[in-house]
Amino acid sequence: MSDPIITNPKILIKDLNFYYGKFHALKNINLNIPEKKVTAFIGPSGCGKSTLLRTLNRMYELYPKQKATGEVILDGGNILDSGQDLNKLRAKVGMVFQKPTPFPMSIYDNIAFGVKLYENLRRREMAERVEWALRKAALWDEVKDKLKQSGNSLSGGQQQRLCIARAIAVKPEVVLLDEPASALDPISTAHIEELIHELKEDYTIVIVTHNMQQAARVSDYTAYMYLGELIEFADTNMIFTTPKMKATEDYISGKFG
Ligand SMILES: Nc1ncnc2c1ncn2[C@@H]1O[C@H](COP(=O)(O)OP(=O)(O)OP(=O)(O)O)[C@@H](O)[C@H]1O
Repeated sequence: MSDPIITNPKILIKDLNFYYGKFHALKNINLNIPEKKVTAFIGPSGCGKSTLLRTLNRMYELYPKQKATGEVILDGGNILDSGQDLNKLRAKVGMVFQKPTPFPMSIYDNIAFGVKLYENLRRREMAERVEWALRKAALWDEVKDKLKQSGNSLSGGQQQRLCIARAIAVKPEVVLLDEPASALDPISTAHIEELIHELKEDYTIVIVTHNMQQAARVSDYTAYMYLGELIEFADTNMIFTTPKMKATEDYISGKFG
């Protein structure tokens, strides 16, 4: 595995193994995620991309019989430690899923709901936070006159931007995106990609994508995975032009996968 020199890692993954019951889904993963960059996880279906992403905010805890060993160090602490405060962790490491999942409430409340879990803001401060998050997610102009309408009344692409706004409203440091554009049309996809580009000024972003062109367009670093192993991790340009591993080359050239 080639390993680019990451001088400013935000997350250090050391000897990470993950099990679904007896199934060994991640095998000895070592990887440093750079701060305020976009890192993409690519690889064929079932290789462990989403599993790896979900270890970064312990989303797997929602399912029984799942176990991670090793270390995932964020700001000096191992997030896999049993004493970890999961609410705090998820405020720091936000997540957006493949399918837009607005809460069944107004656009405004979709954003305010998460913020209220962590902060006690006055009404005006909350209104400012909601506007800030919607502007960051490039959605404000489209929804500013209908904040009381249901989040479900928006188009799929708008709903996904609402979910991104909801994730960033709590001011996380890391944003995990699990195939955020795969359910969207090309124009909405382009919007999300532009947004990812802007968000990396402030956030560390990790994205799982099936779409290699998308990985090439949006990411700075790319990790290629296969059967639970990290095969190669490098600068995105290198992965797509001069991969070191034959397996990576076969995958990105479409010979396999
Ligand atoms: N809840 C689960 N219980 C048991 N096995 C699981 C579970 N979720 C995933 N797996 C298995 O773990 C492996 C990795 O799955 P994962 O979803 O991380 O892959 P992926 O690379 O994200 O795939 P895809 O691109 O198809 O979403 C697969 O073999 C999958 O079948």
